[in-house]
Amino acid sequence: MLEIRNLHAAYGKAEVLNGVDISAAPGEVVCLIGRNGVGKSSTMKSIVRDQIAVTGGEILFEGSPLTGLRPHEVIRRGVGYVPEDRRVFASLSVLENLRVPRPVAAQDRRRWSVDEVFALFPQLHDYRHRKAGVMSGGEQQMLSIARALLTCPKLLLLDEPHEGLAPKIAEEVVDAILALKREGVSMIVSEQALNTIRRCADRVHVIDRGATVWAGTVDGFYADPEITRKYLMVQ
Ligand SMILES: Nc1ncnc2c1ncn2[C@@H]1O[C@H](COP(=O)(O)OP(=O)(O)OP(=O)(O)O)[C@@H](O)[C@H]1O
Repeated sequence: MLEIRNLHAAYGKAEVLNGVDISAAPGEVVCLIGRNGVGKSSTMKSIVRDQIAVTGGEILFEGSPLTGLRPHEVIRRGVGYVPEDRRVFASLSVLENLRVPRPVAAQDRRRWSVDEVFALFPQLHDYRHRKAGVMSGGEQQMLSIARALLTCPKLLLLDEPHEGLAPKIAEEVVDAILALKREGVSMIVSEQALNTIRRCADRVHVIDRGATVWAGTVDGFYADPEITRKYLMVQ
């Protein structure tokens, strides 16, 4: 479904990715992990062409390169994106935010209606007339995921979905990820919480200093504590 090979990318002249390799198969949840600042968000931004320039390597989605596409074109191909900063429209209500994505014409994918995303996140239904700007971080996160689902993604990119959330709300986001997994949505999740990885992930890619340094199954990841010590602990 997604194949990234030897990705290089830069903000202006500053190269921040220098050899990222990632693969995700249909239905899989792949977690990207690594310390702060190693390039997880930049990898996701490279996929959707958000702010960053891809300077080398390949990103293939369903066998076709995403080269030269603009962000909305990548999204129309079937890549949903929930950025770290969520980007809800603060002055619009929940319902108005959910009406922003344009209907998708493609027949070959699972479609999501507003009612279905409300079933996944009942709180959003309760707050449907509330302005997004006054909602909590967790509610805004749910809204951002819900809005991305309405683009009917085949692959959903979730960038640190638990960042800054209270533990109980973070659990609800994990539950939502698991519900989406049951629906067959493929996901790449940038994640720091090891217990979330244990609950959700099929495979793990570890990033360090702009490159993939380890990739394997969740079981393989937990079987080798050296990976955590070397690439995740603060040194
Ligand atoms: N808009 C930007 N302009 C210039 N440099 C940036 C920009 N965004 C990120 N960087 C730099 O790129 C590098 C990778 O950052 P990135 O946000 O991808 O890391 P991350 O692994 O997602 O970490 P975090 O968990 O802190 O978000 C860092 O050195 C960061 O300072």
